Amino acid sequence: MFSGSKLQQTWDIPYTNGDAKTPQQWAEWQVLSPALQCIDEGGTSDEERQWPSLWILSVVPHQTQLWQGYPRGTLLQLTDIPLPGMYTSLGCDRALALWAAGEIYGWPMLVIDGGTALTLTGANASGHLVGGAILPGIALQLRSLTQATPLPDLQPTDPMPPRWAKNTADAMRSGVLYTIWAGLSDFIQSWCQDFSHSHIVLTGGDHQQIFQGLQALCNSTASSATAVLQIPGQGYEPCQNQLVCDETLLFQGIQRLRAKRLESQ
Ligand SMILES: Nc1ncnc2c1ncn2[C@@H]1O[C@H](COP(=O)(O)OP(=O)(O)O)[C@@H](O)[C@H]1O
Ligand SMILES: CC(C)(COP(=O)(O)O)[C@@H](O)C(=O)NCCC(=O)O
Repeated sequence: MFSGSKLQQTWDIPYTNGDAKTPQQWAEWQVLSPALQCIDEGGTSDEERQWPSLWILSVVPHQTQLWQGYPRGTLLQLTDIPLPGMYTSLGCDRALALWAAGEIYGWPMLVIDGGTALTLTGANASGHLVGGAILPGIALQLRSLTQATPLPDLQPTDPMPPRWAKNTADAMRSGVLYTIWAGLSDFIQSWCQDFSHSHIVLTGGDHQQIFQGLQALCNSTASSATAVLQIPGQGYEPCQNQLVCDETLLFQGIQRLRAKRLESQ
């Protein structure tokens, strides 16, 4: 939720299966979004009410369809994002996070988004998309074990399991987390070889867990991963100097696109 251009608050909404019907009234929209529950825009009827404007960015088709029915909604699409070199099926969340990160922190830029899917998306010094990678996110990897084997459903817990675990839950977490951290270290090393002055921004629901893991790899002097996270050609800078966590990237991106759109009207 923004007040003017200032981001006030963000919420996560529960995952839905696409069964929700497009609401007809304000009270029904409020049920769908905690952001709208906080707002009383005056007026007693839907006709008198000043509906807050809503800027929509979605990669989930049934959510896009649902929120397009909101009376003061503006749908943002891939073509609205001024990131050169995009391919047509690129996720608009990846494009916007990368563009926003580059605009805020500078180019070259690599964004690692730890969400349902874990994505890496990079652009060069001219802000031109270089490319990226997509893999299942942390929760999705753990869930796939539960769904495809007799392994248990895990409860949220300490993010740093022992690597050599002696119980099933920690063994599952260890396998998923240490493999993700090692894989990301490898991607980061490769990126830094090509773009040695690049910033790297972590975002998405799992950004803290990813950050902690990468930091632990860096700090562990016994780990061969220490070297891979250092910046080639720049001596032995610790990797965390280059890593920034920013959980509001997408919202800042939406705000910037909105400002551009309003300027051009
Ligand atoms: N209440 C929650 N519901 C779902 N995921 C959560 C929750 N709290 C933390 N997470 C973590 O956030 C990740 C999802 O990140 P998020 O950025 O919300 O995903 P996306 O926007 O890609 O759906 C999951 O991998 C999970 O580990
Ligand atoms: C990979 C994604 C599903 C990520 O989604 P998320 O984890 O944010 O839910 C999304 O960026 C997407 O639909 N991408 C399209 C394919 C591509 O980017 O190449």
